[in-house]
Amino acid sequence: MFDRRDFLMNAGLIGAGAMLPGAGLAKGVLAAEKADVVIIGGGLSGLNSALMLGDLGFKVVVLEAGAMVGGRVKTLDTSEGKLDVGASQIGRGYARIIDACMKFGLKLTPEDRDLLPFGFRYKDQWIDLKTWADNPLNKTVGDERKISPMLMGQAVTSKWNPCKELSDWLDPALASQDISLRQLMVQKGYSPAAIELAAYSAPGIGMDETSMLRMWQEETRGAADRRIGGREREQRDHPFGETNDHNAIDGLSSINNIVGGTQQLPFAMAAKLGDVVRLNKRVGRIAMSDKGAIVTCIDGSAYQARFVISSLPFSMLREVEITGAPNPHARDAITHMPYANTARLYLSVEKPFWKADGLPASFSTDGPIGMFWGIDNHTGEGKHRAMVVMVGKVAQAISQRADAVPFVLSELERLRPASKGLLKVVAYKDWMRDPLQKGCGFSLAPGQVNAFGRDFIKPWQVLHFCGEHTRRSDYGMESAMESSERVVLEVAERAG
Ligand SMILES: Cc1cc2nc3c(=O)[nH]c(=O)nc-3n(C[C@H](O)[C@H](O)[C@H](O)COP(=O)(O)OP(=O)(O)OC[C@H]3O[C@@H](n4cnc5c(N)ncnc54)[C@H](O)[C@@H]3O)c2cc1C
Repeated sequence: MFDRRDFLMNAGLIGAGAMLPGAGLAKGVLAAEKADVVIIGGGLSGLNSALMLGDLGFKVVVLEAGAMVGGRVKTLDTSEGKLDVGASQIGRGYARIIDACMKFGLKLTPEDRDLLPFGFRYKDQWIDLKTWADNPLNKTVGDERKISPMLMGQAVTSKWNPCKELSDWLDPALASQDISLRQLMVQKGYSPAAIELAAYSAPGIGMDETSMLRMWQEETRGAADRRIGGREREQRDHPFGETNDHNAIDGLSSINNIVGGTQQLPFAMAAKLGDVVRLNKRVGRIAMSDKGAIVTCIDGSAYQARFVISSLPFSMLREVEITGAPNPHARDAITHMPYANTARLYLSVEKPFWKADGLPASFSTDGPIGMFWGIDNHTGEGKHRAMVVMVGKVAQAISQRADAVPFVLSELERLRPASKGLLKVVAYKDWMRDPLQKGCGFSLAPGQVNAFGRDFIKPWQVLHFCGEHTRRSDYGMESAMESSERVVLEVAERAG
């Protein structure tokens, strides 16, 4: 149990205050609200940390910059009902999230997002995937010819994954594999044509931008979820997005959603925490000494605490001024950790236009809109849902366009003239353009696992880190929860 007797750490605070520039801060120091631990960020990892620390008897304050909690768990009200534009899929292996849903009385339901068959648009032609091996556009060699052109990057990533256990990606024995997909393919002797194709389905940011170790972490965890669900490796016929296996094991299908939207979960967590969660509190500065810290928001409010936990993605933490003992290692990670993007256009399809043009409903392209997912409405006819899913380089490029939505719609019409007039925009979300996220998920560039990937989660003076980017073995929402368990142990042990 945490002992608060020696907690007022005034000497530390005066020290910290003295380090800070500007006359405004002195006022902030005097007015600072006191807590044992200040938690920055009200996404799943911040809220879960607060709940656990509260249970241990710590006085906590959660500072969330947005007008509501949830972060990358975001449910919109749309003309078509509730829509999750952030996390939604909950696998059978999501022990922590499932447990939290049970605790807060939230119901799970099998995901209803089965994808219709895929085609591939390549070099401005529709490719018949069944005859790809004999297609003159197929310049790959030997066995490569049989690999689906829209799955090359994923197929290579999966084939060479050396990780058996979930945390193997951090094992120094694999240090030589902290390389890009392109480097791996060159090493393994793939043809230039196969390397070119892999660019369209490279997991992560792109085939030069993301370390294989980072990609294999995600892949190994995905395989574990499939094992827990008793499923063999899926024989994929489409890129990205799992096929839901609706067979219930212990009441769960392989992919589940929270009834009413995923954001019900952070809402329930915040309701349990009560008024320690402060909204519209964007942190601008963390001033540390060895004994404590003062956290200042851009509205001038200040909070003093023995410990600070940052759950901010590093894309956001790098905008926060941090003063204290120099820590070049942490600074390097905060400054240079790359963030991937995803942008999605959610559509309703008034009539299944694929019946008119005879092409597969869904498709992947080598062009600027990435993937179009036609979603089965299970009745065969009538109104369907659809999504344009942009990831990696495609998503990075779309973020640069002010006219993203009209551009994507016009590109869809160009590729599928039969869709003209039949697509209605329900929502659009570009995570790189979200001012409180600036990306959808962390990445590690080739060489960065070796440079800082193994150690950057260690505390910097009294500043501790959680959040999905500090995962060791899990992924998605589970990694946010995993990270909060670790950080709470760190703080509790240190507090004595
Ligand atoms: C499009 C998309 C789809 C996804 N799909 C899935 C899925 O199906 N299944 C799955 O398991 N996972 C999925 N994920 C991943 C999952 O959403 C994340 O791993 C998880 O929600 C991250 O939680 P977090 O607490 O680490 O970070 P966040 O949710 O990012 O929380 C950080 C919080 O910090 C706040 N903040 C930022 N700057 C400041 C500041 N200066 N001061 C104070 N607060 C600040 C933000 O507003 C945010 O609330 C998806 C993510 C995205 C983007």
